[in-house]
Amino acid sequence: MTPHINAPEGAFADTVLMPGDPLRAKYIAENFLEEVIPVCDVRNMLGFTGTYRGKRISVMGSGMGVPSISIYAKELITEYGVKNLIRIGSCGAISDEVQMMDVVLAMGASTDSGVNRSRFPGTDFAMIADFGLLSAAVNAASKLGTRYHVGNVYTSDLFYSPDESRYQTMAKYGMLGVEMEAAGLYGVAAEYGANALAMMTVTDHIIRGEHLTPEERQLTLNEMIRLTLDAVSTLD
Ligand SMILES: O=P(O)(O)O[C@H]1O[C@H](CO)[C@@H](O)[C@H]1O
Ligand SMILES: O=c1cc[nH]c(=O)[nH]1
Repeated sequence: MTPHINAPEGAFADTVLMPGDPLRAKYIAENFLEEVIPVCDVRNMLGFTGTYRGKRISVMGSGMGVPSISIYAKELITEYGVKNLIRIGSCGAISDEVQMMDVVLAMGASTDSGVNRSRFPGTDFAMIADFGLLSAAVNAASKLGTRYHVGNVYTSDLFYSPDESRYQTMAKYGMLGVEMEAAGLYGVAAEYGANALAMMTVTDHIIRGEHLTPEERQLTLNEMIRLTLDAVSTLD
């Protein structure tokens, strides 16, 4: 047990999917996994372990923002021996090439979060995905015919940015979208020796001012969940 996770030793599988919303974790467990066991409910940050195509897999909410996901990811790795952490979230697109409902695979994550500077004073550490998880996700997306993009994302501490002009600069530098956890997850995985990947479905287009309807959100979320589970089922 940890201050934030009330699960016994061995309760989590080697791979944990981490949506921001704990209710999304419950939705995934109830609709996509078999033999499900609830494993965590501290602060209602729900976690479950089940199986997909016979493979043991866990899902647990990360909460919103770098500090929240950093706590859960660190404890999952160091206290429960989790090896692969896969964020499945939503993002706002900034690239003109990215369309609503596309999936963005974060090969790298730039950030304004202070966690980088806390770890590496005076140095900009490149936050990157694990190549094995990334290529498994790309293969699964190709097989399913999902529209996807691989590249750099921006992890912001602020959902409501006081300076929207920065999105134009990010787009110029080829950033695909903005979200709030990927760089935090990659930093923790690098520090504690685990593999991480963040993938986000595009629910908003920040530059174009577009937003998904609730039905479209559900549809695209289901597609990303299936993609992720298919990818995980191919891992050793
Ligand atoms: O849909 P999730 O995974 O929560 O991700 C995005 O949505 C939240 C903001 O609404 C932030 O957590 C952001 O990263
Ligand atoms: O962080 C986020 C997530 C979804 N949509 C946004 O615009 N920003």
